[in-house]
Amino acid sequence: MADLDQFPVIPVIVIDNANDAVPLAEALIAGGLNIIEVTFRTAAAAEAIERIANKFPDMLVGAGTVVTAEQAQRAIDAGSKFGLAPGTDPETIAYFKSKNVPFIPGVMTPTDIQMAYKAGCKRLKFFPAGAAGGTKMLKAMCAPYSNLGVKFCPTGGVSLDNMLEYLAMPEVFAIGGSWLATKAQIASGDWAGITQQVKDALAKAAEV
Ligand SMILES: O=C[C@H](O)COP(=O)(O)O
Ligand SMILES: CC(=O)C(=O)O
Repeated sequence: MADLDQFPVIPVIVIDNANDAVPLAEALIAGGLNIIEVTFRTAAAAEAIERIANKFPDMLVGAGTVVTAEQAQRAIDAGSKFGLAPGTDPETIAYFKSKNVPFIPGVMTPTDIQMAYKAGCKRLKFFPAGAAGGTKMLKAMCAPYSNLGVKFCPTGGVSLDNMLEYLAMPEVFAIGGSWLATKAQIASGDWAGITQQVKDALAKAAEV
């Protein structure tokens, strides 16, 4: 089974049609990524997660944009092996904890970091990374917490062009991005294009 420290890149997916879930997962795996974040922003999300979990039991399928305990329950029931959110909500964190499923809450301020850490999370999403000030902001913000062992996944405005700046930081365990498989590519079935983007991102990540 894959684990969260294994992949430097997490594709953030918005999927409208659950029928696209399996070919999409196939395209990511073909590029070398056995991980996917399916955001709970569409009605198709839970079914997409279920289909991927059933077809590719070794793939690390996670649920993104999980903002309530009720969504957390649906995400886990569908087979999510981890969860993420743009922000920090203690009830959502507590639900994931009660099921022993890793959860990565989003943070953008020192207060968010302390709240998430207090709730038991050490892997945090830095969101929206670019708009919040990029690596300059992240370096300044995480400096006081170096003894806590918190690690970050910057997401929001991360691209092939700037991902290395983030991955070069020892506090960054991965970056997330929607450019790896865009909504338009998924809708048009551009699986080869997605596979190529994944290959390009993994080749770039290997430069760190
Ligand atoms: O909604 C934002 C996603 O988390 C990823 O951000 P992005 O589209 O800038 O890669
Ligand atoms: C912001 C993000 O990536 C999420 O919705 O989980």
